[in-house]
Amino acid sequence: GAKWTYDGPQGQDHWSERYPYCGGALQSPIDFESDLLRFDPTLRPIEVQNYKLSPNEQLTLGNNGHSVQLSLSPMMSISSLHNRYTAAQLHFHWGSASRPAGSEHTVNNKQYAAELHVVHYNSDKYPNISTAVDKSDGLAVLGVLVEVGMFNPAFEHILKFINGIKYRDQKVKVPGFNIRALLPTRLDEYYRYDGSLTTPPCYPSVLWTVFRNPITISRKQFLTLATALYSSNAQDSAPMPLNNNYRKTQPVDSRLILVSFKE
Ligand SMILES: NS(=O)(=O)c1c(F)c(F)c(S(=O)(=O)CCO)c(N[C@H]2CCc3ccccc32)c1F
Ligand SMILES: [Zn+2]
Repeated sequence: GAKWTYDGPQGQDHWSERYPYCGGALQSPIDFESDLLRFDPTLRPIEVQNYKLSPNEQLTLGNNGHSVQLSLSPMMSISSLHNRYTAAQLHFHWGSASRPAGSEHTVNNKQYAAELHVVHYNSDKYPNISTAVDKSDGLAVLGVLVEVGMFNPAFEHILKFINGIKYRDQKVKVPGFNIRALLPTRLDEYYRYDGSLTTPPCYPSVLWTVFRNPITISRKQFLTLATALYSSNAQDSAPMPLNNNYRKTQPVDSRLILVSFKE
């Protein structure tokens, strides 16, 4: 993608100079501060379809210079929202080896080690994600907070290939696996609000669902994610480590943060 970074002269404090929406309303991520939460009894459990991919499916795992992203099957979707949202890709945000705090959303200002985003687009209304990405009802992203703890076997389906995509624009084909295993057990407890892409162009086009319960990965798995990748390409003389790829929390303003759980 275009030249923007998380720190330095092209860093997040300068995004709005080139990408006006980044300085606009409805920005993500945000802090889920207890006093701002409102229980909404109409929020139904999230239902996903076809997340259990066959190992015969080939997915593309890539380093796009901002994150590690995995292309997803167009058979995958969220079926419990007003429109059907079809999966496009998943990617991660993380901290660094010395500071395992890199989630984008925070809970009462607690930042988790990392965060997984599964990006979907409104396939009832738009033919593909590129046409949906700048529409107010265009995207739905599932967010999963990640903390360091028990080893996570599902995460290995991605981590075991990570040394093949160390540098920007490198891609490898990986076998499909059960993407549902990357989500927490309970899909009925989540935060819900209207927000944006957390990277430029920061379009306010995302219906955010962030699950209440984190998943865990082991310290070794976290260190692999936090130390394996570079945002620079292979031939660059000065390799730039890819870490701390999270946007700071943004003003909530007058937005409602809904929760599907009572306490
Ligand atoms: N945190 S987030 O969920 O807001 C989010 C990202 F953080 C992120 F890095 C990306 S990206 O495509 O890897 C790089 C910049 O778009 C996307 N990519 C999305 C947005 C634009 C687009 C177009 C085609 C496929 C995926 C995406 C994204 F939605
Ligand atoms: Zn993201």
